[in-house]
Amino acid sequence: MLYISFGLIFAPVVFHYAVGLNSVCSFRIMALPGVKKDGREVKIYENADELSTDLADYVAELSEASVKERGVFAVALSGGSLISLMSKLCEAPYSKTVDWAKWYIFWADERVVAKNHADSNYKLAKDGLLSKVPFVPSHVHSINDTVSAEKAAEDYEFVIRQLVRTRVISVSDISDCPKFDLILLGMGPDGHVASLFPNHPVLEEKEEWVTFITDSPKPPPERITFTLPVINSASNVAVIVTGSSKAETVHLVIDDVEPDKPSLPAKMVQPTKGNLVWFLDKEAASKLDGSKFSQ
Ligand SMILES: O=C1O[C@H](COP(=O)(O)O)[C@@H](O)[C@H](O)[C@H]1O
Repeated sequence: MLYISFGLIFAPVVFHYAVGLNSVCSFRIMALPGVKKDGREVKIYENADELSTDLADYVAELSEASVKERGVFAVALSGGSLISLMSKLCEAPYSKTVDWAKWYIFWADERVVAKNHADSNYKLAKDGLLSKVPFVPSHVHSINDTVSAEKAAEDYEFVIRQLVRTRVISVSDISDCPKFDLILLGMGPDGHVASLFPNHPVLEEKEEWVTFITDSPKPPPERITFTLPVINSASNVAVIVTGSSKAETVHLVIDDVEPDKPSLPAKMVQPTKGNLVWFLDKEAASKLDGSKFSQ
């Protein structure tokens, strides 16, 4: 099996670097990105399949740790390419070893369409994930799809507030925000995460946990989304990005190009106390500074 993976942990004083190669690997790492100051981890895989395998492992490990510590695992999904990249979680050994009954599922963003609509993030997850392993139906918290975007956001925040009250979702010790055990994000080529789009006023939202937009530049226009304070209060945030169409944006975000320019939403994902891991395939990572692959 062709395999290359390297993990880079960026921290003010610690620089950890590991390379895993097997005998038939055909890629070489020519240089390394420099030390960063924000404590994030960047993992780069030879292809989406390798990424998917490690992502399943990462999620399963967090689930086990959270269930052990809190008795539950509160995880927020996104839509888009993420769900197919999570498919290995529904296969052996995880299908049998993960304690699915302890999972509480939420969406970091949702399109305000019917649950059976092709654009629904819920439908995507139901078809690709929820229908394949034994989740408890009452633990799956999707939006109210029969009301306006504004009301759907309000209702969703209310549901989350109830679950924070009963500690199904933890609470941040530095803000009153919910502290999800894991928030899984994708990133669009424009740098959007969840339904937080570049230059949109909701990037400034500090009070609401869940907000809405009716002018999404990517269809459909009406969406609800977690706000940045909620994303940045999570215990763990993973941003999963594949494909060359996102390489330039990955470079702008991870290499912190033009730090003075208005931030891309993905760049604003900086958990205050939690862990941030970027999962990239080599196409998405191809424009990172100092990270070059050759055949
Ligand atoms: O519209 C959305 O797009 C992003 C990115 O999707 P991807 O297919 O490019 O990975 C996704 O994370 C978000 O949940 C979704 O609503």
